[in-house]
Amino acid sequence: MFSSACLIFNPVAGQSDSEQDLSEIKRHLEPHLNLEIQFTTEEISAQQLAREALERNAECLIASGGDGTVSQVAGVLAESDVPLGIIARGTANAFANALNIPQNIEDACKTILGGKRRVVDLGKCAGKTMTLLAGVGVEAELVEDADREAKDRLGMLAYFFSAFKQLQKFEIFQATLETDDQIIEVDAAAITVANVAPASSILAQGPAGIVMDDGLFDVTIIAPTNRRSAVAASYHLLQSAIHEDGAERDDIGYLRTQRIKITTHPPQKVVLDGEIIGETPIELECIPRKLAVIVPDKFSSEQPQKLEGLPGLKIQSKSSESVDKSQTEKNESNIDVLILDYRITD
Ligand SMILES: Nc1ncnc2c1ncn2[C@@H]1O[C@H](COP(=O)(O)OP(=O)(O)OP(=O)(O)O)[C@@H](O)[C@H]1O
Repeated sequence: MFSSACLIFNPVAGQSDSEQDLSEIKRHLEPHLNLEIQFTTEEISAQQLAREALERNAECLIASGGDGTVSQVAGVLAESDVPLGIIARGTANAFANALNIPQNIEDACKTILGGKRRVVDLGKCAGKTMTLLAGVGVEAELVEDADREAKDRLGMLAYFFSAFKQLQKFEIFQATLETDDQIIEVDAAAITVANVAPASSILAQGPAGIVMDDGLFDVTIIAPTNRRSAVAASYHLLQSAIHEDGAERDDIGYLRTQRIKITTHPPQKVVLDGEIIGETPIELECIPRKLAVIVPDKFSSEQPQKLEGLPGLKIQSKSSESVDKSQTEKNESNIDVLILDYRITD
């Protein structure tokens, strides 16, 4: 465990009140940690602040902002053993979501204080570090469309509206995917190379259950033939993500690889961790187990479950007697038993 940490705070991330967020963070962390606070500005990036903190021998860096801030700090930490804590305050918070890091400040702070580490892979692309995913085609259009003003106004909905708009104009391009052992030519509308991706990154869900510490990217190719099949493919991917089954449609393909080069005709925009970085061709390499992230104690593939409040609820644990929900209403201590049972049956 560490006794000090450097908080790298983006005051303009997301839609919440940043002053209030910061005072809440301080309230939860300062009694336990010697906390140094650094603010990003338009000129001073999270990356620069992270480098300087490492030079001062910081024990832990806490990134607080959107995926952009987290990604920049992660890129710097990849060269060290210093762990990354995350207090997500952006719109999508995809990295935190994928790692089950709580979205509310109090629980995110508790997670950091818990200090449990999980080592994950990172990607390299055009000299940049990739924490989440790279998208060619629709994914890139999505990010460009969900601009700052729309994100401020609509939050997460900005991405959905943008996705809907983009699906209306799916454009097919010719793509060549070169891995260590294959050259694949295909007509596609979207190609996503994922290192880490939550279920909400729909276009990355071809293989479903993206593995973040196997040293391999999960690549999804979507090649719908018309608008209707584009919508059906997206829905199928959402189902794949929920059920953690690989996609089973002819217009969706997927593979795993450590290295990939993607060339397209015509050239397509490329988005890396939420930022447009240029056009194809791109080359990506997965660097195994490069970053230590502080995750919740219970990080696992456990499925989230919420049953409390359902009428007539009865839960039978396979390892103990059944618990009748009606009893729990009379005796609050039974709620602990109920919750314990969830864990046992999982
Ligand atoms: N003080 C600041 N003033 C203006 N821009 C800033 C400031 N600090 C950081 N930025 C910019 O914020 C961007 C990173 O934002 P980040 O991804 O953390 O949050 P977000 O955009 O709200 O999140 P999301 O992408 O989930 O919506 C970078 O482009 C960075 O230049």
